[in-house]
Order: sequence, then structure tokens, then C-alpha cells
Amino acid sequence: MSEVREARIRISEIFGPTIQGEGILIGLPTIFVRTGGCDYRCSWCDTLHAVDSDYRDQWRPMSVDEIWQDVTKLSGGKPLTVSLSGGNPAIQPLGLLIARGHGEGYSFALETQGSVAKDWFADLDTLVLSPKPPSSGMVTDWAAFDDCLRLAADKPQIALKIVVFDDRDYAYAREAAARYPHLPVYLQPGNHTPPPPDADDATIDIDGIMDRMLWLVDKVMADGWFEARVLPQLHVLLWGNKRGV
Ligand SMILES: C[S@@+](CC[C@H](N)C(=O)[O-])C[C@H]1O[C@@H](n2cnc3c(N)ncnc32)[C@H](O)[C@@H]1O
Ligand SMILES: Nc1nc2[nH]cc(C(=O)O)c2c(=O)[nH]1
Ligand code: SF4
Ligand SMILES: [Mg+2]
Repeated sequence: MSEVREARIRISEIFGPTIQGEGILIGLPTIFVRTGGCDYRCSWCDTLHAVDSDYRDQWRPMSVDEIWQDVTKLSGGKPLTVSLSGGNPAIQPLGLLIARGHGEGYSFALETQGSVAKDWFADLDTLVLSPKPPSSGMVTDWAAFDDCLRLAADKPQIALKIVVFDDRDYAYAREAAARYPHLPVYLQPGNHTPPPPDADDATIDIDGIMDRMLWLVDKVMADGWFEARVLPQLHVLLWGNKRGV
């Protein structure tokens, strides 16, 4: 019998090092491995070039070796944190890539909406779960979300990161956080001017995003929600809607 062929990973882009712009690892030097394809389609997704199947001809099925060559070239061979994002990276076979990187001293974070659970979540260093609020147009399957936590099995550091656009999203964030009182929660103001999938550097309403950030801070304080952390997308403040940063 011939060996089972190693499954390829659908890649949209690999870039960095840059700083992690969001959530629990904000500011940390990071290389991003962005997979192509998503089981959601959020109304305000800022990464449609990795979601919309019209752009799948720009995605490349890559082996672990090929991905690892790109990562180590970008890092100069110096270990750092690799963020697996997308699209939904949870629909790709990433277990062998994580094992490969760990063998060379790299760390791995994964960003997912929590709709698909994999046993290799337990091998991550950081799992960022970002359930989607009503403004996204998506409906959270909490059983699938619980599966993600079950398979991660308290091995990685786990954090919630919830995008908030309006009062309904805020109420959703409070409920989501209340379901998982042991998890740290990060709130992120929504970018209502996300780039269209074919624009590399579309204009952005930073003033509007900052107004929403201020509104969100006021809301959290007025509510006495003192466990929540409120952070902007730092890369968006620095580089707007530019891709690959
Ligand atoms: C592009 S997603 C990819 C990973 C995964 N599909 C997810 O949603 O978690 C990475 C992060 O960007 C956030 N995001 C997407 N569009 C956004 C927007 N317009 N404003 C603020 N955050 C956004 C998502 O909620 C998620 O936390
Ligand atoms: N610098 C930077 N930080 C990020 N945090 C989450 C990102 C993502 O698109 O998943 C992202 C990104 O694309 N760039
Ligand atoms: S789940 Fe993430 S990648 Fe998928 S559409 Fe929503 S924000 Fe975009
Ligand atoms: Mg992004």
C-alpha cells in the first residue's frame, strides 16, 4: 500500500513579521498564515479575499514543507509566534504544520469563530474564539462552540474576542462572556468600512471607528463590566485597510 498523501492546506496569503493587532496577543511580533475558505459570511468581514469563493483562484493548496519554507524565510529562521487565521483556519488540516513549527521552537495562535472543532486545537499555544454577534448576520451554534473548548481541553491559553457594532452586539457579548466566566474577554469595535475583496488598500473611516471605540468604552464603564478589555484593531489604526500587514 502506498503512503496516505499528506493533505494540502489552502492558503490565501502568508505575511509578516508584523505586530499582532488584536486581542490577547496584541503588539506581539507575528507571522500570519491566512487560509482560504470560510463556512461563515459575515456582513462586515474585513478579509473577504480569503472568504469569497470568487477569489479561490488566488488560493493555493500548499504542503506543510512549502508553508514552512515561506514562514522561515520571513522570520529569518528565528522562532516567533505564527497566527493561523483566515477565512476559517479550523476547516484546514493544520495539525502537522503546528507539530513542525513546535519542533523548531515556534508558537502558534489560531483565530476562529468557533463553528468547527478540531482535536489539534489542544496543540495550540493560544486559541482565540471570536463568536459572531447579530450584526454579522450569522447565528452562533453554541454546541459547536462548546466542542471547540472541549477539544482544546485547557491546553492552550484561550480568549474570547467579540466584535461590537451596536447595542445588540454589546448584549450578545455580555451573554457570551457570561457563558464562559473563566475566559478572558476582549471587545473590539467594528470597522464599518472593511475593504472590498479586490481592494488592497481601500479608504477607511478611522474617525467613525474611534467614535465607536469611545462609545464602547463608555458602555463598558457605565455597566461596571470590569473584567472586559476593550481594544481597537491596532494594525487598522496604523495601516488602515492595507492587506498583508
Ligand atoms: C477575519 S477573521 C478570520 C478568523 C475567523 N474567521 C474569525 O472570524 O475569527 C479575524 C478577526 O477579524 C475580526 N473582524 C472581521 N471583520 C471585522 C470588522 N469589519 N471589524 C472588526 N473586526 C473584524 C473577526 O471578528 C475576527 O475576530
Ligand atoms: N497585524 C495584524 N493583526 C491581525 N490580527 C488578526 C488579523 C486577521 O486578519 O486575522 C490580523 C492581521 O491581518 N494583521
Ligand atoms: S467568520 Fe471570520 S473570515 Fe469568516 S466571514 Fe466572518 S469574519 Fe470573515
Ligand atoms: Mg483582519
